[in-house]
Amino acid sequence: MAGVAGRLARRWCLGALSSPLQVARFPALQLHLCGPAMRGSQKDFENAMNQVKLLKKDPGNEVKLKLYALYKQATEGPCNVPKPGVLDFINKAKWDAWNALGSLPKETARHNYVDLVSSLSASSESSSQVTPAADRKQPGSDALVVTSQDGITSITLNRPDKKNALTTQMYHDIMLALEAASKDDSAITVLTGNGDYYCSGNDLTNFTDIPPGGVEEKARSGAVLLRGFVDCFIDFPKPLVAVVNGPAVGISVTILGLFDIVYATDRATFHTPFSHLGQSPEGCSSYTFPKIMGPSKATEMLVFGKKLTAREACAQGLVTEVFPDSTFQKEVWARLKAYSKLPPNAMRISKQVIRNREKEKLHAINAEESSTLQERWLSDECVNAVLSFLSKKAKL
Ligand SMILES: CCCCC/C=C/C(=O)SCCNC(=O)CCNC(=O)[C@H](O)C(C)(C)COP(=O)(O)OP(=O)(O)OC[C@H]1O[C@@H](n2cnc3c(N)ncnc32)[C@H](O)[C@@H]1OP(=O)(O)O
Repeated sequence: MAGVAGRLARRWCLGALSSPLQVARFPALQLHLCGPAMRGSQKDFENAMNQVKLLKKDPGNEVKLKLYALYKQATEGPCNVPKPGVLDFINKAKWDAWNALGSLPKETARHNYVDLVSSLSASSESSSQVTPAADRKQPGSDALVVTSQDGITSITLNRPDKKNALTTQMYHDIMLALEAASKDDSAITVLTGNGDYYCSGNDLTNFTDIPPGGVEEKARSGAVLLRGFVDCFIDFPKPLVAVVNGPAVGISVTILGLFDIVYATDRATFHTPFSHLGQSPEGCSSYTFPKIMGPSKATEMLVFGKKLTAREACAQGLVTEVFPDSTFQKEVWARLKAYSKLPPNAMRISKQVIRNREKEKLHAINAEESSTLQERWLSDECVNAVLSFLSKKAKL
């Protein structure tokens, strides 16, 4: 085991070094949809900033610079930093835009920022089924966006360029978001993804971040994280809905067995390639999947890694209903909006009546699956599969 562990530590670190650098972003330039009645209070401003994360249409550099300048003016006042050199094109363009606002008061800049985001959202082709939960503490990174409207709290995975793969930070942020959603005044909570994927499962680069305690420590903390993460889904007290906007892989599939409703676009697929990865099932799927679809269909998915289409997953009971991709968002949100008007306490209590019967069992299964995975992560089979992905040799 020590040999494998040493090799893992060495090679995982190499994997980390070979992964491409993240492209630098300006958070204030990220845009997204917004309700029509934007104003200029500090709260509206924060709302607008939070909402700039999901817009599908790029507004172009000129508008981005305008937003950047207004953001800086609203938060820091008139431009007060030295002008960048002529060859530093990007920073110079940003500086010029900010400096051009002269002594515009902070409050006016805030108003203008909010108005601009509002006008962009109006022209956005995105549907505005959600607005940010302004009172809620937003997660520590842009990779998760939490919004609340019409009695629905939505937790959106927002790493479309990485197919919404789950980083360690995202696991923590999802747990925090679920904790907040369990206490807010929404009736229903939704998990969904931004972009063409719902989620590609665990971010395999999580394995490259080896702590001083080595790979055993890494596996141990991974199992603790996994267990805590899945516990949050087991215990979540309100109706929990997965809006599966595209393909789903790994843990994003297994935890579907803990959701109350799963709506999927017909473009979605459901893939749990655990054997290919030298891993074993989690998310209580070793219990929920056989229960939902029968043991042999569950084995095809969890042991042999059979990928299901949305329609197959629906026929097997994992998915509640499949919608054509062209009308998916419209139909699903209309349906959820109607459900969210039902008496919330009745819905919560009914869910708990259903769930309580299973809770103890689910927690025990989660503990067992997590400790099995802890061992699997140290196996040669798993190490080689992860290395293979990191070196871009393998694709599922
Ligand atoms: C602590 C809790 C642990 C819980 C245990 C969980 C277990 C699991 O979830 S197991 C499943 C893990 N997931 C995978 O093995 C999927 C790996 N990804 C792929 O096979 C493919 O990326 C794909 C099939 C999901 C999509 O293929 P394709 O459409 O060709 O897109 P790209 O491969 O080019 O992906 C774009 C970009 O995103 C990166 N990426 C995608 N998925 C992951 C991932 N799971 N982990 C890390 N990175 C991922 C991919 O590497 C590309 O990055 P760049 O090359 O830098 O653009």
